[in-house]
Amino acid sequence: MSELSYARYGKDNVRLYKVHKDQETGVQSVTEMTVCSLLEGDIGESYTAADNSPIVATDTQKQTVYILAKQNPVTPPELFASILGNHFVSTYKHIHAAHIKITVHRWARMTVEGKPHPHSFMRDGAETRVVEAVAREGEGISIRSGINGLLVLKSTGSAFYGFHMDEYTKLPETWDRILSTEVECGWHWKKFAGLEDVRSVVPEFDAAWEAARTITLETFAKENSPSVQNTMYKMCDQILAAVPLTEAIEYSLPNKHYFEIDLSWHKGLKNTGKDAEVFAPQSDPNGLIQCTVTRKGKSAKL
Ligand SMILES: O=c1[nH]c(=O)c2[nH]c(=O)[nH]c2[nH]1
Repeated sequence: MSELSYARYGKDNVRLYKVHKDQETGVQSVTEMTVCSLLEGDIGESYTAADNSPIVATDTQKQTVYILAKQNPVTPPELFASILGNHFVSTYKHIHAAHIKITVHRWARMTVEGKPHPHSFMRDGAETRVVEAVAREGEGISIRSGINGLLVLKSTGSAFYGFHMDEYTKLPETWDRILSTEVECGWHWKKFAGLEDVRSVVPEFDAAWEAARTITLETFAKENSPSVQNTMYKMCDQILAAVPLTEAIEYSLPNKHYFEIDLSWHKGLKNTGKDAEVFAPQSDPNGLIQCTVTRKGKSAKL
């Protein structure tokens, strides 16, 4: 009558902190991350026939995260996610795929009395670095890296005009507006043949993250933006050029609106157009603009 058509299970929200203590200098470095591990394979009977024998317990998956974090580097997160995924598919014959998601939280080294402090850090923003790796038996490792939660705003240098107009259009054209968004950016790497293939390009992962972050911030700041759509496309184009091992770049950008407030009712106060200084930030609704950009000739069409 019924049949199991999809099954995947594991541990989510495994929080992990690792410290590296440089014995010579006394300088310590820290990494804090949240891991999600989900396994697929010949596990159907555990759902349909109450046979728990194929279940690698979610607690076992959590312990594995801790043990492999002790035995291996946890940075870059692309490598650690691949180590975890590879472990699950190579250790258990009946597990054929492992989906590992890692969210890295920021701990920026404090500057104290003008010098980098050896063991004190601060959370300098809600921005996270994210990695999703899928290790599939016999098929290698796919990795998507990204940046989430990077909140940015520019107070000018953004316009939006020339858009389609009809009897439903109320929005006026503007040549000078506030632009604010919370960046969600991702980049898909070429498929890796296996863990050794991932290891062979380890320096590329931090370099790609640096490049994507710098391109995002500098394009946002420097460009006179004609629209969110065009600005994000230019970001994608530059990341593809800067990181040759990527195959696709994607952005998801909310357009966080700031509305002018007409205060002319109060003694003729001028606060619109070129006189606008006090605005009302809107929590909702927001625009939401998304795209994926691939190398020419290799695209999944819109
Ligand atoms: O950059 C923008 N893109 C849009 O699609 C859009 N729509 C809208 O109302 N404002 C904006 N701004």
